[in-house]
Amino acid sequence: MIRTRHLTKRYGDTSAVEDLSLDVRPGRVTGFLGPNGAGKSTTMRLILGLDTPTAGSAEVNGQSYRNLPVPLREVGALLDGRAAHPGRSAYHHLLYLAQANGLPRRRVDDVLDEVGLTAVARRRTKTYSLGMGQRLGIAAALLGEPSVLILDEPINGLDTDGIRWLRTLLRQLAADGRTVLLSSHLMSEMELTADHLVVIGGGRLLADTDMQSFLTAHAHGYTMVRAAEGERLRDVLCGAGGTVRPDRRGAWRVDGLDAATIGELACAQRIVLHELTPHRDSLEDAYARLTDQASTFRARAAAA
Ligand SMILES: Nc1ncnc2c1ncn2[C@@H]1O[C@H](COP(=O)(O)OP(=O)(O)OP(=O)(O)O)[C@@H](O)[C@H]1O
Repeated sequence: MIRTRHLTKRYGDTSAVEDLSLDVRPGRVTGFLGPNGAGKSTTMRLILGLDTPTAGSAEVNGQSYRNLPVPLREVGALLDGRAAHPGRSAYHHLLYLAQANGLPRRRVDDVLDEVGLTAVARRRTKTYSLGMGQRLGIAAALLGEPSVLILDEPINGLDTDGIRWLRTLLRQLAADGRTVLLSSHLMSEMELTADHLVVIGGGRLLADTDMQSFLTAHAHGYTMVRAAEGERLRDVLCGAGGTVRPDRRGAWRVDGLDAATIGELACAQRIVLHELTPHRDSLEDAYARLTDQASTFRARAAAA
């Protein structure tokens, strides 16, 4: 469990994190979203005791990070995939971490195996690709079998297999009852991985809600429809109050009328439908709508 209360960090005139109060709970993957510069990395660094808050507090399992007796056993973190010494092998990097934290040597082999780096474990990390570096960072985070994981952009550089592997791993870690806080700009992946979302903008909390509620609140529904008599159908739907726009494939995108109503209107006018598909905006669309609203609000507030 991660808890922040009124967490605030200012760098001179820049407010990186402002009055942020969060409970990041175990048993689920919490996606941490926000535009560039929103304050995600700063929040993670404050939780990990790598920076000191200007005000407020951050705790992991009821204690500030700096008071945890063996931090790696409580919190595993990936903040920078290039954190390992370039001249050291992955094996020795992990062995050093294990010994410094009183962890058994076998954990090094276990995590290397888990992240798929066993075959290249003796190579110097400077020869690693970005994706291999990310896998090593994830191995280091898992080393102490912590109950809390904090991962800043872990998907960067992973190939398709790597992305699927990480998604499965994170969902499994959450199912085991761990707390997983994950930041990413890849919305499609976040939609598949996270159960819960925390969205920040300008250092402030914009949303803290489960994925389904977030989508219900911010994702719009619409219907794609195609008919033999496309123009006539468009006129009927517009007449019934729908907003109808053509899409690239020659279908109509209809907002304001649901699929059942469209089907009934077409039937009443004896128009044959070739397609009638309800859609919902993606997380990316919903997130864009929320952050647009927030920046418009901020711009208006600044102008007032
Ligand atoms: N050490 C620092 N000194 C001065 N300003 C900083 C420092 N670290 C962060 N900032 C500023 O704080 C704000 C928040 O930055 P942060 O890196 O936390 O955002 P982020 O949400 O992680 O962004 P991104 O998605 O680009 O990684 C930015 O305006 C950034 O320039």
